[in-house]
Amino acid sequence: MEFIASSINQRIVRISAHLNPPPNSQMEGSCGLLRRGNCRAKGGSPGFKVAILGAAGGIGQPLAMLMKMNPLVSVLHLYDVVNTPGVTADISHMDTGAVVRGFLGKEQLEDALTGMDLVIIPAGVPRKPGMSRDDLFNINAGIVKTLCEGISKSCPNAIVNLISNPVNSTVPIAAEVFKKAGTYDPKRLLGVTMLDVVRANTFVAEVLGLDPREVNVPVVGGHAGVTILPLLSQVKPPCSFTVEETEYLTSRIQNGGTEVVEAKAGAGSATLSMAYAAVKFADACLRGLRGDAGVVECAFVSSQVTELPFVATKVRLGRNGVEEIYPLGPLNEFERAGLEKAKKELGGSIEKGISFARK
Ligand SMILES: NC(=O)C1=CN([C@@H]2O[C@H](COP(=O)(O)OP(=O)(O)OC[C@H]3O[C@@H](n4cnc5c(N)ncnc54)[C@H](O)[C@@H]3O)[C@@H](O)[C@H]2O)C=CC1
Ligand SMILES: O=C([O-])CC(=O)C(=O)O
Repeated sequence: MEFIASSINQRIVRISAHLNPPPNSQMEGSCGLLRRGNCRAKGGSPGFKVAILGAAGGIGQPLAMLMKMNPLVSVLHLYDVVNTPGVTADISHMDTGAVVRGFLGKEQLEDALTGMDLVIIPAGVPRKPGMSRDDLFNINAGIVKTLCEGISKSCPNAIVNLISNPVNSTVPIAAEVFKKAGTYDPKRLLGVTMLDVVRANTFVAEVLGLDPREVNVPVVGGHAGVTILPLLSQVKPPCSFTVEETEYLTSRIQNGGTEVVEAKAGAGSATLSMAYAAVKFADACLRGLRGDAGVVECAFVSSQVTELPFVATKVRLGRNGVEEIYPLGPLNEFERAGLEKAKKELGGSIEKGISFARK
């Protein structure tokens, strides 16, 4: 009788702990809260520790779900300023290897970050119709700054995947924060431009009548409007496009984000395709960390490929993050003109981020 009563008691404690975590305590999914009761061993598999900052948001939630499914992840920390108890309880019921823990509010940021190998940041406000990504600067710059200060303090060696817009400015902000803290390693800071590649692969495959999984389009420059520069002359498998196709594809890829913002009509920007792209990119970073050879993706990184301090290009990912940065390769006339336009806008956005962080 006693055993049954105490077991029921523990279950009640467990459920109320999920719904109502005591202040300053982290929520733990999988086995964590059961350890005192009827769980024999802590779950989890060998692998990497990953934190998502902004995990309760439109990108954060599907990203958390997909990362929980990634066999390279052993521990998944979900941090946000709202709603992480619910998201953590929900995701933690998935019968995959990663142990999930939730963290709520700034006072739990340090615990969320300690020991992490990879930190993915989709925290911040999204666009509404009529806005540019740069219109998000005033709110998102401060959010990114605070989160990066936390990273400097608690996991200075982690790889950082920065999703929050405007990426062309938030990555320079992050770099300045890390420099100020003395923890900056340009190999470990990557702006996520994978969605541009994902879109480019999809739209090019549509035009060519191919399976998008067989298509690879390098997209360089940055992540906003004309700074997004698809290199259609370097598509794999090798192919050619008419002038009309080139103009249509370039414009659709550059405006892919706006296409979604307008279709969502005020309810936000790309979240599901972004979560997919973020996981594709995070998985590449983790495979690099594991030591896999030949992991090459496009990302917005500190670079000497152009005269600008940051640019998106193909990079090889390895045990230290960005191991090699590839040159842009041969560009045709259309792409050369596009690059000049891209650099003009990109330079201003980078400068804006740097000045904000140095203030
Ligand atoms: N790099 C890229 O290709 C893309 C970037 N984005 C950007 O990603 C960001 C997030 O977009 P959504 O998830 O749709 O927005 P959302 O508003 O649905 O979610 C953002 C989450 O961030 C959280 N947050 C706000 N301040 C925070 C803080 N200080 N610390 C931790 N979390 C905080 C919010 O509580 C919310 O849960 C936006 O800036 C958006 O523009 C969106 C799509 C593609
Ligand atoms: O367009 C936006 O605001 C979100 C974004 O960066 C994208 O979908 O590429």
